[in-house]
Amino acid sequence: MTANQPLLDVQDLRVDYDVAGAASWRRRTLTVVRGVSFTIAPGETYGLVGESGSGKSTTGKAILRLADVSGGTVRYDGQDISTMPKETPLAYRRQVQAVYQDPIASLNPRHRVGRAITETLARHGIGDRAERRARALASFEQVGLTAAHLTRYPSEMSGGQLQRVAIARALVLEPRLVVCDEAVSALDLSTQSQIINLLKDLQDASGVSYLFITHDLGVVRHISHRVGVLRNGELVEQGDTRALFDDPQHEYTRALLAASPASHPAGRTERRAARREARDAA
Ligand SMILES: Nc1ncnc2c1ncn2[C@@H]1O[C@H](COP(=O)(O)OP(=O)(O)OP(=O)(O)O)[C@@H](O)[C@H]1O
Repeated sequence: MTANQPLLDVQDLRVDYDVAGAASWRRRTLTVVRGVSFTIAPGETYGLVGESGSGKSTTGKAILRLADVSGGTVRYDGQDISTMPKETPLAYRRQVQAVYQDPIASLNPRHRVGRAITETLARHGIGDRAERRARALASFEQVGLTAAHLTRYPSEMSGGQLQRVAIARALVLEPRLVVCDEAVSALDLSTQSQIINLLKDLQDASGVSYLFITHDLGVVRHISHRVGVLRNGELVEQGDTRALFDDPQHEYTRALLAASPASHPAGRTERRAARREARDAA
């Protein structure tokens, strides 16, 4: 990678889904992301915001190679992810990890949570049993958990603790990019800020980059260096977080900001009116 090369370079991304038409035998193509371009530098957090259905998760999925890139390019470390050689995906998966909203969905309820970490390491052929156990413990300590948590079952942990397990599992592979898709959305406010601070500390320590997908402008404001605003699959505005929040250029961004409790001191009635305005602007 050259000095100024972004870690991730998304250019003119389009993602189409093939969906059933009105008559069930007829398929039609639905374009849910179009013309999306942004970059993420090493050690940077890029926040992707927008209302439900705007295409945030689909953009994340395309980057994770979980949705096909229908048009444009996604380059990771200079390499087009659509034309990677066959053996690359496992290496790519190791470097580009994901943390989702619901950690319990990806944990086996019958397995102790430490096993989720050792199995991830085994899948990537890392270490022997003893080393995997040592790494699992180190990763738990990194996210503020202890050795005692390794032997707990998912049902014995709180939402915040489970999200720490998910973060430990993503980071134990020492990825360079983590796609965080609504990673703090299910947590109460104080746990949210603990997890956000944890993610920031981990970034300071390791230089990992984040694509932080959320509908919550308050969250994105706290964690992102830069922000992009998606509406109906298109990026309507992007820029440095402070500039975007202080001086939004696009009417839709202004309406979104006005509708957000975190950036709007007004009461519930005014916020509801602002949300209506945002919907109308869409
Ligand atoms: N597998 C799929 N097949 C067909 N359409 C899909 C599929 N996944 C998502 N969509 C549609 O694509 C659009 C964008 O969805 P996406 O999940 O990316 O939005 P989002 O901004 O992440 O919303 P949310 O916050 O509600 O998850 C929506 O209209 C959705 O219904």
